[in-house]
Amino acid sequence: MAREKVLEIRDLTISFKTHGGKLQAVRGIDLDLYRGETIAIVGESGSGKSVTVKAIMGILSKNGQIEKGEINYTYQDKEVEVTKNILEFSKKQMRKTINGKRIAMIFQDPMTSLDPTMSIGNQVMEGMRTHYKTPKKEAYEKAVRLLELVGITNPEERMKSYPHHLSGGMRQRIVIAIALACDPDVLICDEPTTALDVTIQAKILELIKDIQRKTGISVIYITHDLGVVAKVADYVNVMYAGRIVEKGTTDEIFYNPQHPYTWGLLLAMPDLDTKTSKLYSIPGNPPNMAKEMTGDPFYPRNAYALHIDKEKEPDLMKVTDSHFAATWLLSEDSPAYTLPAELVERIERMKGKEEVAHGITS
Ligand SMILES: Nc1ncnc2c1ncn2[C@@H]1O[C@H](COP(=O)(O)OP(=O)(O)OP(=O)(O)O)[C@@H](O)[C@H]1O
Repeated sequence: MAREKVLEIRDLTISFKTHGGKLQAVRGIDLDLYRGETIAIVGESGSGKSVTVKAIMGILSKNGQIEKGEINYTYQDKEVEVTKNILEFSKKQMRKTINGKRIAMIFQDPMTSLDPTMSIGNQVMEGMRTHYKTPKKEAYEKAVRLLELVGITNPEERMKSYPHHLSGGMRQRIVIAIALACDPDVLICDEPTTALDVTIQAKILELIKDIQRKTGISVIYITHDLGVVAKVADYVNVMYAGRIVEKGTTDEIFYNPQHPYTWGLLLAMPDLDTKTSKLYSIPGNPPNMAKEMTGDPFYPRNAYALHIDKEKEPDLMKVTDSHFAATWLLSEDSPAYTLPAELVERIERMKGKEEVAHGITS
């Protein structure tokens, strides 16, 4: 079956006005999301993941400015398929047609997205009532079905409960039900499980996958945790200093990573079989994005840096039709190099255990 593109981001470039001058948060990124598929955006804190998805939702803070780029979204408008650059939409248009309705988002901490003074039922029904003027009875019935879908037992009873009656995992399920209430095409999950304990985390990820199988929704995960990525994503985008430095299928990123930054992220992933008890962390810190940069921003932290890295930032270079990495190591003049031995071992172990989930498209 042909894949249908839902979102196409081109050359997205975002800066912020700050007291220290202009901060270049996102520097010309391209992203594609297809119907029913899951992409992950992964990178350390400050790499530009949240700013990117906030631009998609139209909720950038006031000092933020989209300098360039397009976010082309394909959706059904009165039963006609249209593709629109939603960056041209007004705030009002975004609220009315996109945000929370066709593109919904769930955040890290369910408590911040739930209203403590409002019953669960009213919170799940709210979007349907405001966006679609759904009659009360219909909204109620759909809310009960949604609570069932997200695995809440006794949904009719739960409709009357308040957030503080529920555990963290249950609250996150409610947040997911609220996000799904208007039948969105795209669900953006911002570190949806970081605030939860490990067993609940796995259940929530499984729940989102299950909903995806039932509804055909497309999902964007943003996370710093490659463990989450392995479980859920079809495609991975690795971000560093506001750019995508490597992108590929989940198998390509885990089994054949090309960028030294991706190597670092893989090595820093907790793994029960790692011999040393000390967890690896990438040396140094991400650059200050308010400062002018020359060369590759990863250069000072890169044990594999070449002379050219100091002067010139590499573009994404092709590895396969679906796999690209922005590293001079892929250029014709690159000297021979070998991957860190520990990484080679780890990749072999992952292959042996098939730790990487095979996404719904494979
Ligand atoms: N409102 C703002 N004003 C100024 N700078 C901002 C603002 N919001 C984000 N930034 C900056 O933009 C850059 C990218 O931030 P962003 O929040 O997207 O990173 P992130 O990868 O999502 O990190 P985290 O995982 O911590 O959320 C950072 O340097 C951050 O300080």
